[in-house]
Amino acid sequence: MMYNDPVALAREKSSQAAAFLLRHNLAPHPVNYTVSYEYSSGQNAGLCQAIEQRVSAKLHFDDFIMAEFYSHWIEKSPQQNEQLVQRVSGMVSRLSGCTNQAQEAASDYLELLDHHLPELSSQDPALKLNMLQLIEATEKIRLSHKQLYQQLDHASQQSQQLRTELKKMKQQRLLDPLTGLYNRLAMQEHLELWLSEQPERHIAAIAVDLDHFRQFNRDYGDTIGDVILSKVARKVRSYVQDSGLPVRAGGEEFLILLPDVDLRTASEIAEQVRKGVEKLRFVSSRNKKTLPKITISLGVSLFQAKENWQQFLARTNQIVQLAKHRGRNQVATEVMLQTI
Ligand SMILES: Nc1nc2c(ncn2[C@@H]2O[C@H](COP(=O)(O)OP(=O)(O)OP(=O)(O)O)[C@@H](O)[C@H]2O)c(=O)[nH]1
Repeated sequence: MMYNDPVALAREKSSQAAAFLLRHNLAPHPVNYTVSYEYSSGQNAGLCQAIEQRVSAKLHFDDFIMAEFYSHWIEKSPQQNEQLVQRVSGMVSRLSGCTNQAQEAASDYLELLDHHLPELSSQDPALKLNMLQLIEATEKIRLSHKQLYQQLDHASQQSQQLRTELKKMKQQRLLDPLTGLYNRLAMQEHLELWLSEQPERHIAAIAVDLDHFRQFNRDYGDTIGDVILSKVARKVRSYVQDSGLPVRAGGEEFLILLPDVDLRTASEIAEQVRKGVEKLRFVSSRNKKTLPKITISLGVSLFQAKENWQQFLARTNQIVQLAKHRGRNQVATEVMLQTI
């Protein structure tokens, strides 16, 4: 992503990007804006194709899909960044090694000169002068080696810092900023990893969807809605710990992926999550009034070898809808879907 557009062209693309955001009811924040500007530029073939496919399939655009487009088609991949940092640090340490050697060689040489100078100077005063000049020149070389070494040391510290920042960026890239849960990209990566390690592996998914959240937002506002979302997310995560992956799969939808867990165990965990959220009590920090109880509907399914992860998630969402139709605040499983 590198733009050197003249002002007139940049203005045109910018208004196209803004029109795209308006058409799809997207907030003009940096990620959405960058994706639509890049799309308007028409140079990122993969991104353009992905967006056009979505438009022609009449699929909805939201912040999540825009963030996915951004990380897939625009952001430099962390692997690429990592390779770059590794190459730079390798080069810095190789150069440091060479500089060390050169500095040692210059010192040895100076010592040798110091050692033999008395013998040589006693025989020939002209030679002594030449030798002194030689020593002076060698001292200068030694000093410049020392400076170079200091600079390389500094560069090596910087590349270490860069590596730490990259590690942090890599982690953030996989997290949802509001709730701290994993995002869809992390979910995709984990699923692919688990299945590549062991294609027959049991993977259970529990989809979680807040009930009547639109009404809650209407009554109490989006800011309080955000706080509630992150509290519910924290509760959901507390039932997963290290054994699974808690994900924010959409606006008010969470997903728990559990490797090596069967349907029955996953359903029991889902029921515990449901009860845990139901017991949460919320108090408005503004007027100290108790806010209404929040409930969730959950859908539990097992990954099937014949489906891809999108189909798996779509099926899991269908099961959540079943829980909604049955009256909300309950757990539905894939077995119930088969008996309809
Ligand atoms: N505050 C807040 N609200 C969000 C966020 N993401 C999605 N929402 C809201 O969640 C609501 C979801 O509404 P619906 O899909 O109609 O579902 P619902 O009202 O919960 O109804 P049921 O799912 O049928 O029980 C919408 O009003 C969204 O605006 C968010 O990040 N913060």
